[in-house]
Formats: sequence, structure tokens, C-alpha cells
Amino acid sequence: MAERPAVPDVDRVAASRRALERRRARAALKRDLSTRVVAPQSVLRQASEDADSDAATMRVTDFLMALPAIGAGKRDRVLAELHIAPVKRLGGLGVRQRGALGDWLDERFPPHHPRPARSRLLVLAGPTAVGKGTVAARIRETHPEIHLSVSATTRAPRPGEVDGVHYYFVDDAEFDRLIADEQLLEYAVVHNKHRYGTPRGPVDAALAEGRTVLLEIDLQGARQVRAAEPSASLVFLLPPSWDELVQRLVGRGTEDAEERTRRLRTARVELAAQNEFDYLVVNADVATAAEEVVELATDSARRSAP
Ligand SMILES: Nc1ncnc2c1ncn2[C@@H]1O[C@H](COP(=O)(O)OP(=O)(O)OP(=O)(O)O)[C@@H](O)[C@H]1O
Ligand SMILES: Nc1nc2c(ncn2[C@@H]2O[C@H](COP(=O)(O)O)[C@@H](O)[C@H]2O)c(=O)[nH]1
Repeated sequence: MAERPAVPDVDRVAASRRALERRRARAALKRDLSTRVVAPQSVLRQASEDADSDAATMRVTDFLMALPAIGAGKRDRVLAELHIAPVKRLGGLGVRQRGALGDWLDERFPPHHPRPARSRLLVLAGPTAVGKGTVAARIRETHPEIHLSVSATTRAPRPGEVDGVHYYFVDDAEFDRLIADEQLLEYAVVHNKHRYGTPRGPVDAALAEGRTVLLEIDLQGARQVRAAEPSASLVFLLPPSWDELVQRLVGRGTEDAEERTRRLRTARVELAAQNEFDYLVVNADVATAAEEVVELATDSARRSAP
């Protein structure tokens, strides 16, 4: 029998580097699935459209285990029910298997359906460090006709933050007074730490002038606004990936490790609630995300015009 030619060392090194990159990319994709930064249906779609994608090379067992609230028992029952062998990779599924898995995902993780905007009151929410403040600042710069609400907060200013511009920085007694006088449209303790609230007066005044109003607030606040004003449009800002979100939080450098952990815990809860929102906007690029939000605002204004 002819001997196989030896694989040159350089090829072996390159191949093992590629394999390592693949494993890292699949691990990142699993983090995106478990935190709901990406929908499982879009990963399945990617796997079927591009045989060379990271999604295609992921084992179905790993894919299922990365989904929120799916343990080993559930995984095995799903594989048996859908007649999928545990060794299968997403890219190697047959048409029927892919269809069955897609149907199961749709039932277990209902896809998001955008809802048309109905009023000039727009809420921008999303996990910590996704870029809500940055996108809002860009809108302030490029669309001065949109009124950006300035919140009251009991947290201390960060370097560079100006009272009355970024927030109204108040103490606990003042925040209590605002609540007692019913001056807040909504308020909440955010990240289990400080209180934040939207002053009602400026919002009412801007709406009365026919302006579009943008509130940059957390999930609890968004829910309160929806309850008080059901026609408000709720926009949820998503990061391009979980790792990018962590990178942005660390890169901002304004929180210590304990506070970052607290914020990332809240981020998971907020991401799990994204389907409550009318629109999902991915903030991969600030200018593009800001324009998408402005378009929604313009659309709302048109629909709510008398
Ligand atoms: N599209 C983007 N690409 C890269 N970096 C971004 C992008 N958007 C925002 N950032 C950066 O991410 C960091 C967090 O942004 P920002 O403070 O606006 O987030 P946030 O959602 O308002 O956070 P929090 O809820 O914690 O206040 C900042 O350093 C900002 O410069
Ligand atoms: N419910 C409300 N949440 C608010 C308001 N203003 C800001 N926020 C949210 O707080 C966190 C943390 O903000 P940070 O400036 O300390 O990083 C962030 O998610 C904001 O959206 C508000 O008036 N009401």
C-alpha cells in the first residue's frame, strides 16, 4: 500500500488555527442564543443558506442546549420527536427535519412581529451599554425637532455629565417629592440600585406642541408607559452580539466589575422581554440605528396626525 504523503507542518498549524477559530465562533453564537441576542430561527436559516457558516457546523444537540430553559432531558425528547440523530449538525439536516425543527422553534420561541406605530410618544429601551444614550445623543444632534426627555435620577453624575442636560441629578428626598406630587410619568429602581424617572411636564408640553417625544428608559419604565399610554411605540435596541455588548460596557469604563455584573444580569432579563416591544433595532452602527429610530418616529407622527 502506498504511503500517504506527510501533511506539511505549516498546513497542520493553519488547520488547527482554523478549527480553533470555528470553536470560538460557535461558542460566541451559543452565548448569543442563550441570551436571546439572536433568534434561534435566524441561526437555523443561516445554517441552511450557507453550508460554510459557523451556524451550519454547529451540532443540533449544542444548538438545543444553548437555547434558554432547555436542559438535557428536553433536548433528548425533542431530538427523538423530530427524528434527528444527536450527531447531526444544523447544516446537515434534511428538508423535513429542518422544517420540523423550525416549527418546533416557532412554537417554543414565537418570532417577533413588528407593530405599526400609533402615537408620537416613542420609548427607546434595551440592555445596558447597547448604546441607547449614544443613539439618543445622535438623534438630538441630527433631529432637534424630536424632543428628548431628560430623566431625573438619584445616581451620581459621571465625569462630563451635566445636570439638566444628561439627567436631573436629585437626592432621595427630592425624588420622593417628585413621586408624591405625581410629577413623574414613570419611575423605577434600575439595576437594583438607583431610581430613575421621567418628568411628566416637559413630555406633555412637547406632545401638546405636536412634537415627537423620545424617552430613553429601562424595561420597567417602558411597561409603565405602555400601561399609561397604550398607543406609545416601544423600540428595543439590540446589540450585534452578546460579546459586543460586554465589550461596550467594559470599554465605556464607567462601572466597576461588581456594577458591570449587576448590569449584565439585568441585561439578560431585558433581552428576554424583547417581544413585548413593537420594534427591534440592531445597533451595529450608531448613525444607521439612529436613522431607523427616527423613521419609526416619523412614521408614528404621520399616523397620529389629526
Ligand atoms: N454602534 C456602536 N458601535 C460601537 N460602540 C458603540 C455603539 N453604540 C454605542 N457604543 C459605545 O458603547 C458604550 C455604551 O453606550 P451607551 O452609554 O450609549 O449605552 P446605554 O445603552 O445608554 O447604556 P446604559 O443603559 O448602561 O446607560 C459607549 O462607550 C458607546 O460609545
Ligand atoms: N425607568 C426609567 N429608566 C431610566 C430613566 N432614565 C434612564 N433610565 C435607564 O437607566 C439605566 C441606567 O442608566 P445610566 O445612565 O445609569 O447608565 C438605562 O437603562 C436607562 O435607560 C427613566 O427616566 N426611567
